[in-house]
Order: sequence, then C-alpha cells, then structure tokens
Amino acid sequence: MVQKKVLKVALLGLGTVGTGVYKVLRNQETEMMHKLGCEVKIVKILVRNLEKAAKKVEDSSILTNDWESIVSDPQIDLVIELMGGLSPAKEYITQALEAGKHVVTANKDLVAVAGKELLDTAQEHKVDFLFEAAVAGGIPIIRPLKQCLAGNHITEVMGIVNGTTNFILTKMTQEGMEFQEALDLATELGYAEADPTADIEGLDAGRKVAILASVAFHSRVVFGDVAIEGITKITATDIRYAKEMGCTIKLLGVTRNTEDGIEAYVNPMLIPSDHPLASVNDSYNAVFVHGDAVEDAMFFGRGAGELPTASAVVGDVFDIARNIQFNCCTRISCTCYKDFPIKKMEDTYNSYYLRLQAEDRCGVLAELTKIFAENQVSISEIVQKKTRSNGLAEIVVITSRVREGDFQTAVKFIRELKRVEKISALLRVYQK
Ligand SMILES: NC(=O)C1=CN([C@@H]2O[C@H](COP(=O)(O)OP(=O)(O)OC[C@H]3O[C@@H](n4cnc5c(N)ncnc54)[C@H](OP(=O)(O)O)[C@@H]3O)[C@@H](O)[C@H]2O)C=CC1
Ligand SMILES: N[C@@H](CC=O)C(=O)O
Ligand code: NA
Repeated sequence: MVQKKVLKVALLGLGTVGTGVYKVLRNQETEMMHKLGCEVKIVKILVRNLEKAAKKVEDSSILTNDWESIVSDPQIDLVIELMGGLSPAKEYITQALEAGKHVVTANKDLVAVAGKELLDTAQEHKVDFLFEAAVAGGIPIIRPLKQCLAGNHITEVMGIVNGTTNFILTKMTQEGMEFQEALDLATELGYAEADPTADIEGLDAGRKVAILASVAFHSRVVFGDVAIEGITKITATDIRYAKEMGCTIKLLGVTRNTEDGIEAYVNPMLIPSDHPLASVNDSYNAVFVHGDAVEDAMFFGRGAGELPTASAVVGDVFDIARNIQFNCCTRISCTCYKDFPIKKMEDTYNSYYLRLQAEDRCGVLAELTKIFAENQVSISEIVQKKTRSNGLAEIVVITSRVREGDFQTAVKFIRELKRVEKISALLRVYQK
C-alpha cells in the first residue's frame, strides 16, 4: 500500500509559524517513518527576504522568492501556506491545488472568507486542504468537530479564541499593566498578527468564529456574518468593577445554532470568576462545545505562538501523508450541506452591563428606570458607585436577559437625557 518514501513539501513564509514548522519537522525526523511510513522533507521555502531567512535554516539553497519554481515543480506534493493575508495567499493556494498539490494553511483571514471555494477546488482536484492551525492555534478543534464529534448536533461553540487579547486582558487584570505595554509584549512573543489591529479589534476572533460555526453547524458562515467588537474600549475601571461583582472580562467568541438561525458574535464579556473560562489566562485559548450527545466538551491549550501553532500545522501535514499512503485523500472535505440564516445581533438575547455618568440629582435614577421599563428591559442590579468632584455620579446597571434591539433602543434614549453626561461602557454579560 505504501506509495511514497518521501513527501516533498514547500513552505510559503518563514515568520513565526513558518520557523516553528521548520523546527517541528526537524524535530520529528527520526519519528516520521514510524508514524507515517514515509519521510516529510521541506525542499523549498518561499520568502521575500532571502538574506533574513538564511539565518534561520541550515541549508539556504532551499530558499527562493520564485513562486513559479514551486508550483511548476511536479516533485512537490504539498504546500504549507504561512504567509498570511488574502493576496497572494489565495492565488498561490488555488494554483497549488489546481496543480494537484495538497495544501495546509494557518490562514484564518482567507479560510473565513474563501473556505468553501478553496475546499471545492481541492475536492475537484482530488487533493486535501486542511487548516487546523487557523482556529485556536495548537488546540485541536477543527478535526474534533469534523470527526470525533460527528455524531452530534452541535448547538453552541464558544470560548476564548484570540491569544493576544487574552494576554492583554490577563496582564491588565492581574498586573495592572497598561493596554499598550501588554500589546507590545504580546507582539514580541509572536502572538499578535502582523497588524495587531486584527487582534485588538476582535477581527481575528471573528474569523475564527466564522470558521467554527461553518464546521460545527454544517452551514457556511463567513467573516462578514459575525458581529464584532474588540477590547480597545476596556478600561481599568470596568475591570475593577467586574471584579467587585465577582466577574472577569474576557473577549469571547460565541456561535449558536438556534431555531431562528445562527448567532455569531465576538464581544468583551463579563463572565463569573468561577466559570472555567475565567481562569484561562495569558495566550491560552479555550473552546466549549455543546452537542446533543456529548453534552459539554472543553478544549484548552496554547492558541498562538511559534511551536504551538506549528504543532497543528504539522498534524495536518502528517494526516495528509497518511491519506496519501492509504490513497484516501479528500476523505473529509467541505462539510457544509445546510443553509441556515444568520440571526441579526439585535435579535439575540443577552444580559448587559452599562456604566454611565450622570448628574447627582434626585430623579435621575427614576428617568433611567422609566426608559428601561418602556423598552422591555428589566434591570437586575443598579448601583450608584460614587459622586465625582465634578458633581457627576457613576451609575452601573446590570440588566436581566433582554433582547439586544430593545436594550440598544433604551441606550439611545438614555444618551439623549440632559442629565446623562456620557455612557462610559457597555458590555455584555455571558449567560448560558
Ligand atoms: N503567530 C501565531 O501565533 C499564529 C499565526 N497564524 C497564522 O499563520 C500565518 C503566519 O503568521 P505568522 O507566522 O505569525 O506571520 P509572520 O508575519 O511572522 O510571517 C509571515 C512570513 O511570510 C512571509 N511573506 C509574507 N508575504 C509573502 C510573500 N508575498 N511572498 C513570500 N513570503 C511572504 C514573510 O516574509 P518577510 O518576513 O520577508 O515579510 C514572513 O516570513 C498567518 O496566516 C497567521 O494568521 C495562525 C495561528 C497562530
Ligand atoms: N494573533 C492570533 C494568533 C493566532 O491565531 C492570536 O493572538 O490568537
Ligand atoms: Na487548532
């Protein structure tokens, strides 16, 4: 049955993850034959800057900046795309698949918008297209959803899926670190994207939520379907108030398959400090899955970084090596065979935390509660924190579980109140 003794691989990109993959494959050299019945060998690495890359590899003759020399080489069986971004990654992956080469990528930006197209191209050319590293880095989650949990109807997938923002929030919460200082550290450690805006504005997590929803619910969800909010407005005050209320602020990605459609959003949320996700810190990620048969399952581990992400990439490469040996490629390709609608954010139900500054005069609280009542927003807690030297009182409101659209209408009216100076924070509170 064994067809190949050496699986020849080209690596596109030698940055954080590319270097990790190079190291992990080197580290596995003596194990491969036992695990796979063949050797996996990097024969070409595509880079932009040859000189910079030469310092990272033993044999610099495998470095090139000529894509054509890779795609037109019939000896290359598999391409690992680790450049990131949409272009030229999409063109290179498409051309590689069309040339009959298997592809592994960690590129969530691309999979979240063009996953279906790339999976279809792979299927058409009878090759594999795998992307385990694109979601939650080193944590196995795509394969478990597609394979181990295939006997379930999955109804919810949620969790912490961005290492950079979790690292920043952890440092702000535990060490009182400033936002920028924590972001700089995350970048230095290789967690952040080339443009960290994607991390802090929640876009990276949004891409992962789109991929998770598509895989979990068998219905295509793309990046544009996910309602996204990042962590740039989170302040030390809200972190402190959350703590006083027995909660921790985390950037959560949530997707649910409900009777009225798929909910998919990314928000900084208050979660009770005794919830298992509250103790997922630093660059660690954790993903909860709820299925009708398995009930709750939680996946935890390193969601970013050189070697953890490389671990997922190499796992995909090894899987393809086995598929090739046993002549069973494209066993599991696109699993979207349904077409559910996407629910509007305003139709979702949540509990909310609202912090505002208002004049410290009698009747202000009554005005607020009247607006909430008129908009079907029931209040679960209301606290006047303190009166500032400028005569303004800080008021924190926690609502019951209410419709987002109703809550936003109430907030619109509250903003218009003369005696409300400003709304300082608006966060959701996680409730199962
Ligand atoms: N870092 C992480 O923890 C994780 C990253 N990912 C994903 O993995 C991918 C790679 O990320 P990461 O390693 O962090 O990124 P880096 O920016 O560290 O590395 C990207 C590499 O690709 C090279 N490159 C970019 N464009 C081209 C091009 N047009 N031609 C040739 N080479 C090119 C860069 O070269 P040069 O240095 O010369 O610019 C660099 O070597 C991304 O899709 C990212 O989203 C996924 C999970 C975790
Ligand atoms: N920038 C991402 C890296 C992996 O996806 C993160 O911080 O999680
Ligand atoms: Na993963």
